[in-house]
Amino acid sequence: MPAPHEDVELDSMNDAAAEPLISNRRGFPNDARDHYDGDEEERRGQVDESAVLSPGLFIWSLTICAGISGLLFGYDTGVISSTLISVDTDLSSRLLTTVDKSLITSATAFFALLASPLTGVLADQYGRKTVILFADVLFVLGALWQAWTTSVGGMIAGRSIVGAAVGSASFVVPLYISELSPSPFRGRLVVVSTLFITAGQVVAYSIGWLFSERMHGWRWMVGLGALPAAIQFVMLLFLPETPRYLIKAGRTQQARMVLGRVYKTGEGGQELVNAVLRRVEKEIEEEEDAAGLRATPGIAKSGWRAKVGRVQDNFAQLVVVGGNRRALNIACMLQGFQQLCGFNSLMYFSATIFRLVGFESPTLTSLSIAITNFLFTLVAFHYIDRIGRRRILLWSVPIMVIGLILCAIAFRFLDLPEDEAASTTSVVASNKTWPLVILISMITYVAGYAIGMGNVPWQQSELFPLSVRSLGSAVSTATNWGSNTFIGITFLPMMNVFTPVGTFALYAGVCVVAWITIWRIYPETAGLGLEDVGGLLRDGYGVEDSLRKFNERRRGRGL
Ligand SMILES: O[C@H]1[C@H](O)[C@@H](O)[C@H](O)[C@@H](O)[C@H]1O
Repeated sequence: MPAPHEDVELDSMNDAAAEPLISNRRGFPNDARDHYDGDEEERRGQVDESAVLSPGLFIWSLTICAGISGLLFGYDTGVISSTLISVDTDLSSRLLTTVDKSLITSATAFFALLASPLTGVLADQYGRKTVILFADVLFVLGALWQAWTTSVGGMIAGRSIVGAAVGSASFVVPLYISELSPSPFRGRLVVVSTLFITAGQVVAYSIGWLFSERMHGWRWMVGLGALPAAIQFVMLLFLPETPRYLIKAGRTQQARMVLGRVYKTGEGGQELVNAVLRRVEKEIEEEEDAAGLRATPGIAKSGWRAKVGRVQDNFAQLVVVGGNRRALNIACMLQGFQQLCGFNSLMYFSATIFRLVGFESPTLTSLSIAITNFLFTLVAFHYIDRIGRRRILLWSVPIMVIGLILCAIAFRFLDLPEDEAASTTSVVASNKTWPLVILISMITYVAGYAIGMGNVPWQQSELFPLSVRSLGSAVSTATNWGSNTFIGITFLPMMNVFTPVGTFALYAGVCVVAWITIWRIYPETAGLGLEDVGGLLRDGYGVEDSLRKFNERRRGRGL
């Protein structure tokens, strides 16, 4: 065992007077090092967290509280379809035109796209929790604004504010959870945030269905989003920042306290705290060496020029450093495919499709899509850490392809009106079988999506090293929202130009390309410490290496 250095007494260290990270790294008390069982792992730069048997109450409370943002994300994106059909002449004293509807719908995704990279920078400067709090303020403001507005322009503005909130929350919440979780449970805890998103969509569809017949009921629908945001704001005031951010900002003593609460379950908690602290600090030191930087901690307190410089450095590091660039490629690829596979066209337009093929209650039928999405995300929750991110995707994407091809075939046999996509007239189906096949195939597709594509891309933050984690996650989140906007805008025209058969076949083709790309470049990261993923991507995509290590870890855990 290497000799410990006792030159820094951590317990008496105060945050403001924190030493440069390089010396903190060595400053662990003798006894902690003497008792740490994972010497071998540590020498190899890894931390063995297998003694942590469950996430513990502290982590669950943090995850659920942070997950409320997911609920708002799902609710605010899901509620719009029923809002649009119940607004009537309440806005600008006229019926909504098609342009109004498109602007109201796409404003959210577009502002989410703009907000995510900006708040990515903020999360590095001011902390992950600060960004969640900021998003809550926007959620409340946007919800109340929409509920009180009397004009179409006002509604677009309200949807834009909500979009900025959704964009910020969608990248920072998985990041927050991921930086707090012990590695054996990181995958499933991040899936909790997707569970909240899908639950939010179910609630939105149900509330939309309940309120849509009431006079001005839509004002309640959009206004209700303020409540969970206000509750989350208050709860979050009592919750901590992530230890990784705290270490990076030079607040090591606070980080130690948070880690102490994270690892107090299981044996050897204190030893693990020390090991994780050392590992994070070592990572920061290595990254700064590699980038030719030696920044002192406490970045949040330096002047604005230094901050701008730091942001520029981060962007450069993200693109120039090979491992970071590969992480960015994988994260953007997954986020892009999550949207380009066409799922949200069902989320936004399933009622239109079901009406087109002749279902009597299209809104109720589309609720089945949202419920399937939620239920199968539970499957992901159960399996993601056991069978791994890569394998769950490689198994579930073919289910999506089967669903989409079946759907295309069923449309082939339906007798739709000439201008089917634009038309609001429903088909009087001579035969009830094909609409039912469409429903079943869509449910199959959504089930496959929810098990893999719907949640794995949100594991993105684990791909990036700490120095570019926030920025990298934010850029890939922007890819998600960019592709989301694209799908929202192109779906109906595609139904017109390519027919439903061509549209669903095209989405199937996108899924096939996604499968091949995942198979080629996505390594298995399940169970790896956050600080160890970088090693995998340093000289290539590390797929084979990652699979070998994953199988070793599984055997070690008796899975
Ligand atoms: O992970 C979520 C989830 O799958 C939602 O159901 C979907 O609407 C979102 O676009 C996606 O990001």
